[in-house]
Amino acid sequence: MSNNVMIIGIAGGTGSGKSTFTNRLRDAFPDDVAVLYHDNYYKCQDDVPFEERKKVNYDHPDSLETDLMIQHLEALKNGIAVDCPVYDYSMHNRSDKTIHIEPKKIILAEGILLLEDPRLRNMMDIKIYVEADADERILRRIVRDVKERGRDLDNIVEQYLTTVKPMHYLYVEPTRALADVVINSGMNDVAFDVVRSKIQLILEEE
Ligand SMILES: Nc1ncnc2c1ncn2[C@@H]1O[C@H](COP(=O)(O)OP(=O)(O)O)[C@@H](O)[C@H]1O
Ligand SMILES: O=c1ccn([C@@H]2O[C@H](COP(=O)(O)O)[C@@H](O)[C@H]2O)c(=O)[nH]1
Repeated sequence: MSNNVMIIGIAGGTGSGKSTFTNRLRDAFPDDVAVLYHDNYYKCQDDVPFEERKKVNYDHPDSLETDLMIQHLEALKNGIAVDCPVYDYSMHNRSDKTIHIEPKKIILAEGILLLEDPRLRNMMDIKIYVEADADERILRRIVRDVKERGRDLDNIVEQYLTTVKPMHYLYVEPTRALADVVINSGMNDVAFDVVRSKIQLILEEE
């Protein structure tokens, strides 16, 4: 751990429960935790027409501006606040909003490809992989993407079969073996208590 800041990385397949787990931790320590979502660092595509943006492979590492996320994590580690981009899934593009994030002692970083880039992976003091069966993940994704991300069923199925599933096995699932801790579902109370206790200990070390 450097500069007394601990970065906890939370990876796992789409729909595994990463955000659920991350947000539970954030809510448990509202004053001491900052969160960076890798999804907010999908590349800005202002110059790409909407019909083309729909066809992009968003499960490939090249679709993300990981360099910017690394810069932001380094800034937070050094006590400097950042303005993080905000992604709009329904537009497949960055929105014009940003979120101001103040440095905190604990930084949670979350995303499907968080442990894939070695530079990002090596910044993590604790690497967590959230595990869930593929059938459960796709079912959750269907419900979520229809309700929250402005998507329709045909499009979700087409995207899952052409890019999401193959990229998962190529880039996401192999990072499971690189994690320090593999947890079974983002709603796992035992795993939550273990990580919450660890964070509590770190905060009490001050
Ligand atoms: N163990 C679970 N059982 C049932 N639903 C879940 C579970 N974990 C997550 N969900 C739901 O599935 C959806 C996707 O979860 P989310 O945490 O956003 O996954 P991820 O961030 O890994 O894509 C959300 O609507 C969430 O409430
Ligand atoms: O414009 C976009 C950007 C991303 N996606 C999909 O999002 C998931 C990652 O988010 P999770 O919350 O982990 O599910 C990824 O699988 C991309 O396919 C998108 O559909 N459109």
